[in-house]
Amino acid sequence: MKDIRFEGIGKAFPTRGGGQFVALDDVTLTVAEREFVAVVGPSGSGKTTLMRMAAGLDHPTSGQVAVGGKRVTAPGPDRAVVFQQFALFPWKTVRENIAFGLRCQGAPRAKQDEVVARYLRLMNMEGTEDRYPHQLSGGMQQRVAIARSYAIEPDVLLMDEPFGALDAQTRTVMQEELVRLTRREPRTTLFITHAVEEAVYLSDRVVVLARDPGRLREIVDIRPTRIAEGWDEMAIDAVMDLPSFTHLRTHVWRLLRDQIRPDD
Ligand SMILES: Nc1ncnc2c1ncn2[C@@H]1O[C@H](COP(=O)(O)OP(=O)(O)OP(=O)(O)O)[C@@H](O)[C@H]1O
Repeated sequence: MKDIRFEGIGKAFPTRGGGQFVALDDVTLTVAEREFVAVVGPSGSGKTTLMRMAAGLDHPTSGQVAVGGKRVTAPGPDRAVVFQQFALFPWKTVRENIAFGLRCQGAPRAKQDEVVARYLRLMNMEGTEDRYPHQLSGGMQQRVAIARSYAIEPDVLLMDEPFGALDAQTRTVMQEELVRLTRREPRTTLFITHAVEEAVYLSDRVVVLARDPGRLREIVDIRPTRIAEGWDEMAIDAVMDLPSFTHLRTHVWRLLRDQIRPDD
């Protein structure tokens, strides 16, 4: 397992007029091995840019990103990415989609079957293995995408608004599923979201970004409270009713609220 280190990250994009737009400024952050960190921030604060740099899809203008002590220069099999849009192969079944990365790695058929069966069970999707993506709901498709990224046992999971396209009810179910999966099989995870409740419910720590330029505003530690109060053994609605949860959510929300402009 590996950690993710952002060290003094700056990112400037060229503007049409020949100038520069500073999207991120001096962001230093470590996601420890097996830690689940959510990043929240107003629109344009650089959340996706940060994730793309960890994925190796974009590069910092200053500073560096390292995964497991190795500088990130390109995408790699040690990092799995889950995007908002369900990026499944439409011509492959659920089973083939989940097993895809394993097959590319040359895993024997028996191992592929075992892993597919395990994730179908963990994601409550048994019986769907022979269906095609168009025969599944959005929530089910995203479960397959998550199962597929876990199946290759990456050191690092990078998720950019993975539940953003789901309806509220499905989203809640998915949050519970992800909590179950992530506590059973913890991975170093960077999770980007707009949703404060989702961030507080899922994470060990919540990173709040400010914008203009994108900077680290505050890091809120959730884990001690979650462990002390046994959130992982409770249903999501029960957790969200707890005074401790409400307190943390309000704290994060206030950090965001004073940055939101009327045109957002
Ligand atoms: N390729 C690019 N060229 C120019 N500007 C860019 C580019 N990519 C991102 N930006 C700008 O950088 C800033 C940060 O973008 P980013 O998508 O990382 O923000 P975000 O916090 O993920 O936003 P949102 O919550 O709206 O998805 C934005 O102002 C965006 O317009």
